[in-house]
Amino acid sequence: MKEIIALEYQQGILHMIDQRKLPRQQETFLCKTWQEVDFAIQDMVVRGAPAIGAAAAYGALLAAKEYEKEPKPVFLSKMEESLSVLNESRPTAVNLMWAIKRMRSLLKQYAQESVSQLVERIEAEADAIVAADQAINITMGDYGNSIIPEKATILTHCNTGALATVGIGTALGVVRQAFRSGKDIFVYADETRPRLQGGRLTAWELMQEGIPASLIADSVAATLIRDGKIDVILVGADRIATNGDTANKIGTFMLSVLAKTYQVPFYIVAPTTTIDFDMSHGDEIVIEERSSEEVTHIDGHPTAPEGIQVYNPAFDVTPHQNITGIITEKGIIRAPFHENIPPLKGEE
Ligand SMILES: CSC[C@@H](O)[C@@H](O)C(=O)COP(=O)(O)O
Repeated sequence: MKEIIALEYQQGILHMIDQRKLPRQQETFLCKTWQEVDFAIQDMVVRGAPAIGAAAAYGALLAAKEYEKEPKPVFLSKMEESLSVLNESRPTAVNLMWAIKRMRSLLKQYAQESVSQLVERIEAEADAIVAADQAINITMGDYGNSIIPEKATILTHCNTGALATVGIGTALGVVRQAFRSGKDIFVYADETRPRLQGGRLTAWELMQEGIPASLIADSVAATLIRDGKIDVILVGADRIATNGDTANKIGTFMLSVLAKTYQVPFYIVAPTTTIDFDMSHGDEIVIEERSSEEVTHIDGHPTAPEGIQVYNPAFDVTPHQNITGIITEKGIIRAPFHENIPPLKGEE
């Protein structure tokens, strides 16, 4: 089976699967400048926390290449300018800020080197971020597979697969590893209004891999959970506070409440790069609000009366009390999260 590759850097161009067009069209979006990467992140050509981080890293590389011929002080100030803009392209997924921080520290650490050496280091760093994410996805997938029963029915939300990362995925990576290890699993994928990442992207990935699955409207999940049809719920994360509170796609919190009420195991699957070690509580997480058109229109067609007010938060925060465990590349972290998460710092 051909693996899905969300983004790939080749000779000065960042190639991305255009996720706005899937599943109807499989098109590649080309970024030749860091401004195009900034646009691609904002417009969700590329999305999913780890994929956004990797895209931003290559955005930094495209900036470095653009300003390579400038004298070093100009190069450094242009770099800082572009890193600051990229850093703001989406506010919630911490992998973005993490990747930018890595680039900033590299420029600081090797400040005495020539511009061309710095450009080489930035390229190596971006490639390293991708290689690490691929390896981390496999490790997380294997840890996660250890809690998946034979013949499990799994519920998932949004898209956390190859499209959301640069590897096999986080929550969907666990699904993949369970399926690839021969388990007879079944997946229910929430369609995930308003952007339909579940309906458009997760359903597509599941079909590409041949994993038995049903797509459901988000509001079906409650009935399935109450009726004992779900063995485990697996979701991703955009930012995890050190007490375990987790920001993820809007609707995740609602699932966690149902999981707690009906005692269904509820796991977050995320690399340690999604943990914000500077944030002790989920209340501090900035939740992105996106345009009203995402709610009033589907594929450009209006589905609501013109002029209606809209509230469209892209994420919500699941309190740590509702989380059974956080599956990371360092193992499965369980409560008390405020004690078990901070020691992971520095190992990521
Ligand atoms: C591995 S993906 C984890 C999260 O980034 C994912 O669950 C999610 O919420 C994606 O949101 P999106 O708005 O599509 O970028």
